[in-house]
Amino acid sequence: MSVLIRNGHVIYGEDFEIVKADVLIEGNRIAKVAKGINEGADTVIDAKGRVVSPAFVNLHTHSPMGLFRGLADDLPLMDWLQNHIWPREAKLTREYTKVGAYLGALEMIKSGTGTFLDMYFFMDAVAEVVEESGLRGYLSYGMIDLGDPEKTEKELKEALRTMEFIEKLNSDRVQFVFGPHAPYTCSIALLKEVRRLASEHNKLITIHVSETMAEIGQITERYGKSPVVLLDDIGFLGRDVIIAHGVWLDSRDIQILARNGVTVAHNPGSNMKLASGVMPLQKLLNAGVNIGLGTDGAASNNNLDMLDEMKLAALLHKVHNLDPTVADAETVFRMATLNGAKALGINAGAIKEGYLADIAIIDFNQPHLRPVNNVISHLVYSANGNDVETTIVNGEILMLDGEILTLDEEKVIAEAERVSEKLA
Ligand SMILES: CSC[C@H]1O[C@@H](n2cnc3c(O)ncnc32)[C@H](O)[C@@H]1O
Ligand SMILES: [Zn+2]
Repeated sequence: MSVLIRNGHVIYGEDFEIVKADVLIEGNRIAKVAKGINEGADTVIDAKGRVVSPAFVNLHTHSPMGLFRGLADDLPLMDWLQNHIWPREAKLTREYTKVGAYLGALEMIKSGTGTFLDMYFFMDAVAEVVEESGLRGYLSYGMIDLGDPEKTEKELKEALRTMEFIEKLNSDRVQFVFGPHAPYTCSIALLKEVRRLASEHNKLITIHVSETMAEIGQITERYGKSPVVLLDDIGFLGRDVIIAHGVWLDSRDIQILARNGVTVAHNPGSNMKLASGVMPLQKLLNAGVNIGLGTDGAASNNNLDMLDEMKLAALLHKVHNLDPTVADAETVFRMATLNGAKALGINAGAIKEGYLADIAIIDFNQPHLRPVNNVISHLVYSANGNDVETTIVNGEILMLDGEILTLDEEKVIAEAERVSEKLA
């Protein structure tokens, strides 16, 4: 399969240079970026007046949670989780979760996301959805043992079962990740075993860390140290660890994250909506920590739109620092693309020869994106997911000119409505 994207404004390479050029995709890779490519292709896309961008990497989400969108707003994290979300999640079945995952996949394709790092339940069902949708999914079964040794064993067993299921799919787009939920819901025994298993099986780990002040209080009371120091002390941290949030970090925590090569998945929308706090972006960047961008679940955001998320990130850190130079458009765009891909160890997040062909084509023929004075600025400050016209992942076209090719859009939405009535 080959695809030729002609005449677009291409965001080229790791420096995001804007060039008017054609992009040739062969198989799952970008083969050539140049003016006036003459080679024929199976599909030719006219991108005149469009921007050819790397597809976005959503580095932290819970893709099926769109089912709960709008059902528990305006609450702090612990109240939101314990009294509203967990009781609803207790009613989830594999079937319902799969319906939620379809809804999440549809939303991501429509808004130009190509890759996502997920944590949830029934991840074998989510894996089937990823396979079918054409997305690139890094999937973790979220483990919670609350210090109960019987649960520790059960959770590890389910994680390993999920890993085997995903390995059997033998897909280069679907990968298993270990996902202990958080230091306040997981025992030390579970965390240590996850660390051992991840090293043994060469898998990534993702975990919520230092999200709220309440968490810092709980962990300090239980262990006499911060969540990051705790994880460091048990040898949990490493280049293969992606922590979600990292809002409440002191300078010692930041040095530990930098020393261990840990990536932080920043979720500004969720952090603002749950009033969790503001991640110390500038301090983390100064320390050399890799920062990606995530939406968190659609019940705390309340969507999976990475274009929205970039704007939230940029504005949040400017106002928090009372400094408009903080979180400039290019820094935030990098977080939403290359940095996420780097954390996952994939050659994606840039339009360049040899990179994976994960591309979003954005329609700039609209008043809010004209004149085309500054492409990256427009994407961060002016665009949103509805402006994405075409999404390509691994060289496969998932949405073309607004039409979803891999999923039945009407059916996905109708099923989500049906299941949401059952869960109410
Ligand atoms: C065990 S599967 C994942 C688990 O995480 C819950 N969740 C969703 N958003 C957050 C968040 O911001 N912090 C902590 N936990 C979160 C989700 O509802 C599932 O129970
Ligand atoms: Zn989360």
